[in-house]
Amino acid sequence: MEFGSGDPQALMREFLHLVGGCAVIDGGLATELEANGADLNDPLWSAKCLISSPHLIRKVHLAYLEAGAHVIITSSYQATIQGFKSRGFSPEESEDLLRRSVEIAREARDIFYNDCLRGYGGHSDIKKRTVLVAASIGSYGAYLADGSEYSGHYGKDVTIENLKDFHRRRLEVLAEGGADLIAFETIPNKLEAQAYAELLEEANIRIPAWFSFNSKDGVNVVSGDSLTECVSIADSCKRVVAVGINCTPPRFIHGLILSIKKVTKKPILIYPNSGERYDADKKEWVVSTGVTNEDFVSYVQVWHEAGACLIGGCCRTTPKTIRGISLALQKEHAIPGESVP
Ligand SMILES: C[S+](C)CC[C@H](N)C(=O)O
Ligand SMILES: N[C@@H](CCS)C(=O)O
Ligand SMILES: [Zn+2]
Repeated sequence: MEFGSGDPQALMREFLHLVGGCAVIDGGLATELEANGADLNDPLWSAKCLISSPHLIRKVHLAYLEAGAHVIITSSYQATIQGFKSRGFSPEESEDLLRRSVEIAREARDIFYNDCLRGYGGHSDIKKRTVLVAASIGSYGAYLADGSEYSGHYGKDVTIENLKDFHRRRLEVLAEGGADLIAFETIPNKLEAQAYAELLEEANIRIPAWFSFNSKDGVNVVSGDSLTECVSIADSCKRVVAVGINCTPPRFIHGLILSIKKVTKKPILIYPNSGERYDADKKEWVVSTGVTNEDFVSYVQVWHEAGACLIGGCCRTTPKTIRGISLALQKEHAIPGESVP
């Protein structure tokens, strides 16, 4: 489907219809790169792999497609022109790396489509599955590389204009690079949501976008700003086709969906993390603080019934999680007596 033209809201509705009502988003990219051997103890975090190991990025995208994802999110979360500059890359080279993040995801999609058509990997029964490539834009806090996307406190000196200047060129490059939509992810505060909304208008971005906030109390976004005020910003922005929550513990998701529903009729997306805690100094996850994969997947039906229609996973979720989500949603739609593959 041509997701980049026409009425963005109608296109999202058509996409959701095509996938049977609820789309599967992929799982954690950075943490799965680590599971595949990448060392992300670096200010660029996952964006380091764009320089050193693009083949791993393609491999992880492909694993999520094979697990059932309808949306794959690019490796540009912490890829910024400013971050690459501090590593000695020119503006042109940095923009090429951003474009490369979209190309790698598209390559994985092409490989997956070809495998489907040839019947490899047990995909012979599914026609070409509709897959969207969402270009990730992580927050200014992600670029700071100190876990600030979990505090949302940028200090009084950071203004909306600073944030718009910070994000403008990256947004333009990703939007023109062949992605189907922009995924503004892990948005920690209202100021950054406002900056994104203004940029989408002013920079005349032609592809749709989603806004995804994170929360650490199940009530507000991580900075303490009101979730409903943040969601209202997304609701008023005509290029925004879905709004929701990511990188937030599963136990908070149900309540957050109910709050979001009160202020928007746009499709609600959720892709929680595993519930584990991130140690930003060590750039490591504190293990054994999260939920099991089985528990995570057992929530899927509740989240869907509460109103989420794009569901996936964020940090520390894996292709196994996404396979579980995909199967749980297929079971919901199965006609009694029919078997689910
Ligand atoms: C969502 S957090 C785990 C991303 C990584 C963080 N920006 C850092 O660089 O430590
Ligand atoms: N899309 C990013 C989000 C980090 S919070 C990732 O999965 O690595
Ligand atoms: Zn995350």
